[in-house]
Amino acid sequence: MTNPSLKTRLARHDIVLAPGVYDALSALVAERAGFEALYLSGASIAYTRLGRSDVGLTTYTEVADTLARITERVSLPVIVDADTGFGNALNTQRTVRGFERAGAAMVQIEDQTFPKRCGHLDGKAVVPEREMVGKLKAALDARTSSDTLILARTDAVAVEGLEAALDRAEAYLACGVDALFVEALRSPEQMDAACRRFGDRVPLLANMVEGGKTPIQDADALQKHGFRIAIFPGGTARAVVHTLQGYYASLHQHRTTQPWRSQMLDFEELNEVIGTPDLIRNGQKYE
Ligand SMILES: C[C@](O)(C(=O)O)[C@H](CC(=O)O)C(=O)O
Repeated sequence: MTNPSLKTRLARHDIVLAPGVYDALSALVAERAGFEALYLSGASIAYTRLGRSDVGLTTYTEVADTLARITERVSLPVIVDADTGFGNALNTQRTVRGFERAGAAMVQIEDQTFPKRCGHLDGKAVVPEREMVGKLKAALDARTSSDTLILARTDAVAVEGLEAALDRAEAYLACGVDALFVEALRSPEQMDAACRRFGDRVPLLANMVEGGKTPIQDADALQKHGFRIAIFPGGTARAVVHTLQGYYASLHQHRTTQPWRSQMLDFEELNEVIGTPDLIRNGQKYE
């Protein structure tokens, strides 16, 4: 089965729901659940690979490597979190080129200062609008195909207020970016204001962080506001940690996995998920 490019898919106005992924296995499981696109979450790479918070510790190389492993294994379009571009306009160009080579369908660049922090943490700062416009122009010039979409994110709501953030988004749109992300909108009214201003002109992304600043709504409700992309980026890691807490506590207590068996896959079932039978058959062709 071939998937439409994200660009083609976004031309339809019904919302694209993209779960957070952070490695090839989570991407594979998400693909099998039936999603149309995936969101490679910088926060989730920090959580899972570093056991750390989303405060700008992850590097370009770590994200590019993770992306390449994901796109080797799944065919869904991947929206990739490039944080601040990992530096200035020239770093952003290297980031866009590298992520494009690694198979990104959309690259997200935000206007925070470096080191950035999760959009739902307090104490953020943003670079001047002019500097971000330069980065976005650099990103657009760096891509080799217009099918590699550039998503501009502003974190200015928390720093400069809603109106200033929407004005920034306007300036970013004027650069020719393909989609907008106004981070950490605080109420349904703010979500409506963003959608009223941009919803008819460009795909607008809604970011659902459980316990974060934006009220959580389901994808249908977000579509009614006027959003065209919904991401649930960190929910995956939070669900995995919850499962691991229960699993490890059970194994520690019972000294065997038996009481947990109904909540886990067995050897065969995991092999089926990761495609072991196909892989073995493929190998046999060359014996
Ligand atoms: C979208 C985001 O940039 C991410 O890294 O996934 C984060 C989400 C999170 O921290 O859960 C964000 O800054 O909103």
